[in-house]
Amino acid sequence: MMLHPELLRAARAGRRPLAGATALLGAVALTHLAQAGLLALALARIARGDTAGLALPLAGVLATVALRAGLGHRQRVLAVRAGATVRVALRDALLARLGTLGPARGADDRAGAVRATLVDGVEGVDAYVSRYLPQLILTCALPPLLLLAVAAVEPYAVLALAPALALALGAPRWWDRLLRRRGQEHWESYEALAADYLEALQAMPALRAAGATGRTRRRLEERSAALHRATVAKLRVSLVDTGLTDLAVQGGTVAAALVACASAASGRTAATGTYLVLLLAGECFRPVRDLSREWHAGYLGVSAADGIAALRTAHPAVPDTGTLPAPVTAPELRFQDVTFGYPGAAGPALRGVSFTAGAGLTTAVVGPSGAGKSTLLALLLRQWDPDAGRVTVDGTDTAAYSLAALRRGIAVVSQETYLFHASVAENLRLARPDASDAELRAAARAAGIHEELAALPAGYATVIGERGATLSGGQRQRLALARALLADAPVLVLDEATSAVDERREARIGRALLAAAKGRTRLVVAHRLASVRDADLIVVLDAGRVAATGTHPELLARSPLYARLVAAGAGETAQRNTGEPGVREREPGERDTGEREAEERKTGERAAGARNSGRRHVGERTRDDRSGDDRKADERNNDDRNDNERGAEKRKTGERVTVARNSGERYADERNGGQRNADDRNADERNNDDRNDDEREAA
Ligand SMILES: Nc1ncnc2c1ncn2[C@@H]1O[C@H](COP(=O)(O)OP(=O)(O)OP(=O)(O)O)[C@@H](O)[C@H]1O
Repeated sequence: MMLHPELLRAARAGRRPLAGATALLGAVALTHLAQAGLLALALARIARGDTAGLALPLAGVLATVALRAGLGHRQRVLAVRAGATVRVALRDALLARLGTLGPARGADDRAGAVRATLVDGVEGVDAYVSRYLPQLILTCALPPLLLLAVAAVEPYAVLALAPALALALGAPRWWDRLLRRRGQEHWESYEALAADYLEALQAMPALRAAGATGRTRRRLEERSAALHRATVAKLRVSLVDTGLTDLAVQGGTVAAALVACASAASGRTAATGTYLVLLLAGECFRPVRDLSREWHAGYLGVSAADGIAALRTAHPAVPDTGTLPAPVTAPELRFQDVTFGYPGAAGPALRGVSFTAGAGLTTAVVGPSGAGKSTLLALLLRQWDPDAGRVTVDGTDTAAYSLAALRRGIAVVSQETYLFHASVAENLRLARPDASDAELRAAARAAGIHEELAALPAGYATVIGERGATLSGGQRQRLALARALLADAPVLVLDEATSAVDERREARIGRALLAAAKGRTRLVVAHRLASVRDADLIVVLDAGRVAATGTHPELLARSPLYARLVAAGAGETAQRNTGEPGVREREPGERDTGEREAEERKTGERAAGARNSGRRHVGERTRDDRSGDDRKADERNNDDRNDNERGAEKRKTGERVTVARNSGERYADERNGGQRNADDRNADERNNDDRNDDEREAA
């Protein structure tokens, strides 16, 4: 008899059907009693040789059997309804809570374990509520009443039945704590296995590439073995429990039968009384036996209850006490002396950051890896609250808006996009369910992906696989961009949103985005500085502090860090264009874009950041002294190249561009002295496509 407050709380959602199911279970038990009474009557008449009087009790027995079948069916229907109601309400509550938790909780929990709680754990609660609870109520209520009935016929029989009942119901309580602990261990083991399996499935391409599938298989086998051991340990306690209950039930029934026989032999009870005692003794233990059976169904719910309670009561990283609705027009975003450190981190990720992103303007945040760019965005979205300082939207603290409203007003595209195993159109309509087909196409065009989507086998109705598996990294990002544009939020946040898109396409998308997101406040975090040089304001972050703010020309003139970042970006571009793996040595006298621009401005600083005394540039650095940042950039470049190559191959196999090469291409040819590599030619073909698209759109 295990009662867990979390499970009783969950049961409240289905209390009506649950009350009905419990009442009907009682009615079913009454039919058993009626049947026992009628059988006792029939047996007594047989003993008396009164066969003529048998018809009525036997007809009554048949009627109660039929009635029981009907009541039993109705009881199961109601119990299933109660279970389903509880299940749906609980999953809803847990999902809603997960939605408010943010990354604070996500860092501790593994997706597979949360999935196990949400799916299997909640199924266990269903079984506990719909089967175990009604049976538990009946078991507590019926046997005492039956003991009274037996006492009225043969008081001595109660002396045999009562201790056996007490043993059957009370003895397992000695094991409750152990049972609960074993159940908990089993559940944790199950969660760990579920989490490992999900992770292994999601990471299968990486595991295959690293040749680590064998090692992972062995680790999963060890997990499975651990789960098996936990299951056996749980079963051992559970079987001792069931064995003791069975012993008490059998012993009590036999003892009651002996008392009934002795009482019949001594003439203390008539034949009907003796039969009645025998049959009622069996009925006394029926609920106990049934409870023992249902216990196994509900045990999973008890095991998962602690995990469910922890998830349901988990505190979000920020309180949702604001009431203001989402801003309707493009707001001004302001960071005022913001300082923030992640819990448990050695130092703050942001220190006294102040800047204003003007209403309806584009503000870019740039800086080396780990400078705090994503943290800024997390604070704007109130995934965390600053330790000091304020983040305001239109002059009002973000905490004054309800969390849902604030986040509804800010459309975000991050480097890690999430697409669902659904059609392109369904993925897009996630942002705005009522968007028309024309609106979907317009958003896709602005994100530079309409043509590719239209060319899919079923166009916008094509299912794109889990996480958009059938699309390239760049296509996934552009689809996510289209989705954010469709959301129509007054603030658009792009966190390296085009990092997997090739640069030529990125420039075109940048232009289209600017047009599509006109009138919204745009906050852009970008690694490639080429994509933010037109921003109205650029904020340079370094080690959590604002190192400089200004426009591109201003920063080139006075921020060595910015000039260095621009130079590094130009180095990457040069490397990509040569198609060389790794870092390219620069030709003597060759200057990168950052240097050229800085020199052209003749500020007198001679682009100190880009060209330091040792003239060591990104392009000159060796593989060993390149920072993680550079390596990350290289990886991204490789991705881009793959993206380019895939795109190029597609074109080669069928989509051969037949449009005559225009003067722009000839210029490109001349520029490269006719030494263009395959990548360049493909890129030119793409440009051609883009130009044709632009021309078509303009027309
Ligand atoms: N959840 C977290 N818990 C603890 N520290 C974190 C967490 N997320 C980020 N940090 C730390 O905060 C600092 C800023 O990280 P952030 O992700 O904001 O940098 P970033 O500028 O966006 O970097 P990148 O360009 O590489 O994405 C880093 O030192 C990082 O290690």
